Amino acid sequence: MHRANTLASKLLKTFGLVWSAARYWTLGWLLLLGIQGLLPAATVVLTRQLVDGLVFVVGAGIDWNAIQTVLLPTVLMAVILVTTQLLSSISELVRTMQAELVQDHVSHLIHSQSMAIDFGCYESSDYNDQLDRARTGASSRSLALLESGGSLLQNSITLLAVATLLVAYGLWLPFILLGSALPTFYVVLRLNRLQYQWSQRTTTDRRRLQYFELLLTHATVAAELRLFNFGPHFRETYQVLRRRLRSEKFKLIRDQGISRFAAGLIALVIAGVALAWMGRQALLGTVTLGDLALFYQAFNRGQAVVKAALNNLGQIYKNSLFISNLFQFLSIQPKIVDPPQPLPVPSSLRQGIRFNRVTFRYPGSSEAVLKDFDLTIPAGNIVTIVGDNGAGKSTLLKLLCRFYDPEAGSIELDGNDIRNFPVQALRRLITVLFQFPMTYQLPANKNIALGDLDASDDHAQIQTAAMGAGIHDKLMRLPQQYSTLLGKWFPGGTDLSGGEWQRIALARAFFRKAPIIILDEPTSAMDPWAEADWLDRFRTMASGRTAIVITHRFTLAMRADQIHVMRAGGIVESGTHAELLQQDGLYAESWRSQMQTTPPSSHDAEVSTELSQL
Ligand SMILES: Nc1ncnc2c1ncn2[C@@H]1O[C@H](COP(=O)(O)OP(=O)(O)OP(=O)(O)O)[C@@H](O)[C@H]1O
Repeated sequence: MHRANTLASKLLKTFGLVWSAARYWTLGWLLLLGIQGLLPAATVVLTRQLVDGLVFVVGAGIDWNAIQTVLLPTVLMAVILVTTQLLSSISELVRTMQAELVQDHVSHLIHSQSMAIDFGCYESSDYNDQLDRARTGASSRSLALLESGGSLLQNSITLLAVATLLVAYGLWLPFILLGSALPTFYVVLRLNRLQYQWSQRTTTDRRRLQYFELLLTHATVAAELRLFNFGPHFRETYQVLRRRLRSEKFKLIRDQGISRFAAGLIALVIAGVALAWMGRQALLGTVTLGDLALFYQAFNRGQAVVKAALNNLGQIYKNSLFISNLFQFLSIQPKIVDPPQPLPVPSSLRQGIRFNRVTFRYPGSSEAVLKDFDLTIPAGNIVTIVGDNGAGKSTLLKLLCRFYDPEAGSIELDGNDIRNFPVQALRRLITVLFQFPMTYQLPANKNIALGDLDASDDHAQIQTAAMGAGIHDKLMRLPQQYSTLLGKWFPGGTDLSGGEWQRIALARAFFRKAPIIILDEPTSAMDPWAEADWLDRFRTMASGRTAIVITHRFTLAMRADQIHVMRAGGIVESGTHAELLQQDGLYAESWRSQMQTTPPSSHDAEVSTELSQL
């Protein structure tokens, strides 16, 4: 009962989904179903009239009056056959349009949900499984579910009409008809369930396959794949996994085939017995030859229809199981949401940013990355955060952007907890150059304008941002200058070097006029000369804004208003370059060790030295 309820609610939800995607096409589809359901029964009735008419004509000799009795059923039969053909073509058109609209609607829902859910979701394997299941044939499943429902309706109409015709020869006949299909029904339900369970069980494996496929075919892996020659290793791993999945699928399909055959055999025997009984009636003269033809057609068709209807039920069952994946995915609720009474975000910072006793651990991690973490960044300052790998530097920016919320403590802007601001408005206050920025296969100007799509027509500002990032001259030398398509994925694209791509990303960050600017390793892909040149420009770009620069490079760190040295999730030293040298702590020690290996007069060498020794 519970199962039937959930099935009914899923059907209803799916119908709602299809209805909102393609209302008029769905109406047309329902209408066609009704007509197509009645036509087969009409054919059966006409067959009897035709056969009886023909018997009469043969008995009466070729006479116009006798011929007239078969003329009408013949014409009607022809009309029905042509109509059946016509409706089937129209149905095809309607179904295609419905499918296209549903696909776009479901994609829209999945895309919107992917944007809305928490950033942290992407780090959970469960979530990735869910996304994969939702995406896999979500639109085709919802339509298939509805189509099976429609077919079931159509087949039920036919079945009802056929059963009515059969009752005339024996009340028990429709029951025999239904009974003969019961084994098939059982088999279909069971097998569909097994198939669904197998599919759920193997989602992660199938995602693994996609991953190996990506490693073997994607441009970003091509260089390492060739140099380290790990291609054959992944190809083999892929094949081993495929072999396992293939053999599991083979067993599933084989069992399915055997069970279907057995069920079909039972149905055949029952049909044989029923026909033999009717043949006997014809021999005894209790029924006419036309009756025998009707019976044969009705029983045959009836059996096919029952089988089809039960198949429809099986499909409904299976697709409803799969479609629940889509609904499950769509029902994920983000935890990082706007507060009930949001505060207006400040247009500029007056006091600054404060991390107040922040404790944070990544979802699924037992170890806290930050514990009672305190840090104040005064408004209008440029601060650098230096520290060894894994110290927690990038985590700070993710918390500030509310990709995650801390477990304890708060992050404040001008004294207000950032959780009091609307999420999008808060993010609008921040511009970030991420540690591993994206390379968008789009024209250069669009690549930069993505930082603030509302201002994407402001070419002067795009140029200013590009100049600030030191990529303007390069872009002017490209074939179509700022309109040149970047990347090689699409025809006519031009590729850039790693450092140049990084500058494009920097320009994107600069283009967004936000009061807080965060740069995570802005110069990691830059040559030392470029870095020295860039530093001076950055001061101008950042003027009036609050800037946080995360870096391993001394030369970048030393020029900040404040330097914070981070280790194991805490700030261990803070001050200006001169103050930190005077404190004679970790920073000074690293600095001195650098001085020993690099003569202070050698600017280039000094610039390229990294702080990773800390
Ligand atoms: N998504 C994540 N899930 C679980 N742990 C994470 C995640 N991201 C980072 N960590 C852990 O958090 C710690 C801090 O990471 P974070 O990226 O903030 O370091 P970082 O100081 O920026 O390092 P680097 O200088 O190498 O960029 C690391 O120990 C890392 O293992």
